[in-house]
Amino acid sequence: MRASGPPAIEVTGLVKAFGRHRALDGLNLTVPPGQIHGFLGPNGAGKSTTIRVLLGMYRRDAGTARVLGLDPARDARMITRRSAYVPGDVALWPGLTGGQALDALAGLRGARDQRREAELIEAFQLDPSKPMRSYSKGNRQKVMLVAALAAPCELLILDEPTSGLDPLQSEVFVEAVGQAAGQGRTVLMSSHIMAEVDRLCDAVTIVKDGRAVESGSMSELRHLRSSRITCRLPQGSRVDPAWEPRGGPAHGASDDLPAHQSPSSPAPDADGRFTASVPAERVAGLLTALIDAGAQEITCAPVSLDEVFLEHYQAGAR
Ligand SMILES: Nc1ncnc2c1ncn2[C@@H]1O[C@H](COP(=O)(O)OP(=O)(O)OP(=O)(O)O)[C@@H](O)[C@H]1O
Repeated sequence: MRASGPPAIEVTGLVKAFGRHRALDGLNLTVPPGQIHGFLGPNGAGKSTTIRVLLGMYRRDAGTARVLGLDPARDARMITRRSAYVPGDVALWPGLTGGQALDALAGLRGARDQRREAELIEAFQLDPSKPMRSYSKGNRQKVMLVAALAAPCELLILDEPTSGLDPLQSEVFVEAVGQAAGQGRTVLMSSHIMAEVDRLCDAVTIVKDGRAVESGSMSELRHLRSSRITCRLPQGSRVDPAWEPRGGPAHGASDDLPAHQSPSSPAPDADGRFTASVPAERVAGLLTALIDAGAQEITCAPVSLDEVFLEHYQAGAR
């Protein structure tokens, strides 16, 4: 179920500088209500800084920011009550047990769903009787996740929430976030774990150098995925350039050739190995041309989502 209405988060032209360094340099981000939105980008791109501005922990230098219709610079306390935040590195009251930390977090919020908390404690196999100081990073993260996922609130802001979880617990996390979204909660989640993003998110924004370089739904992103074709071509064979209907050449081995040798289609290397990444609609044409050229050992597989993201990570801000 996806709710409609004004965006849960709307950020335009956000700027935040630390000294002379602009950690955020005109960032835009829109998260509609009820959406699970992946917030991605390389280390130091500005994801945590954005999240801290959204929660009123940092003051912005320029731009606009609205969270649940509120301005974090003025209404941080209200935003904190209506949302739940899980930081990447949890450092909570070392002297309290996990259970006492959950009591304290619920006390700060002023609202609690103890039945859901108990379900999540069991699902995450968390022992709430142990002191926080004795917990591993993953267990500290679980305390925050239990508190956030059980919280009766509209918005979850999760900053690399599974960086300390093992694969089994990551599964519990994926299921619990799916349930939270199913109840109409909005989720903004930064992550470096692409498989998790692929399974959970409805849309993503990719950040680089403090700016959004890509934003769109996962289905758009999947649609843009190309296929990688590899094969071995006999010596002296030539792939008929007519396979390529219009537009520029496919991205492939020829890109490494000097400009004067670069044909309109990718060329095999000295050993006859040929590799090209082509959009879905060009796959059939290229395969036909390769077979006609006597290609052997042909493989064709979709480019993984990791590679799609990597391409964006490496691309400059547009
Ligand atoms: N309190 C601070 N003081 C000075 N510089 C900071 C501070 N917080 C963040 N930065 C800088 O701002 C930039 C963005 O950092 P940020 O933590 O937002 O990146 P990130 O995208 O969350 O990275 P990661 O994926 O590694 O968590 C980095 O260059 C970082 O060094």
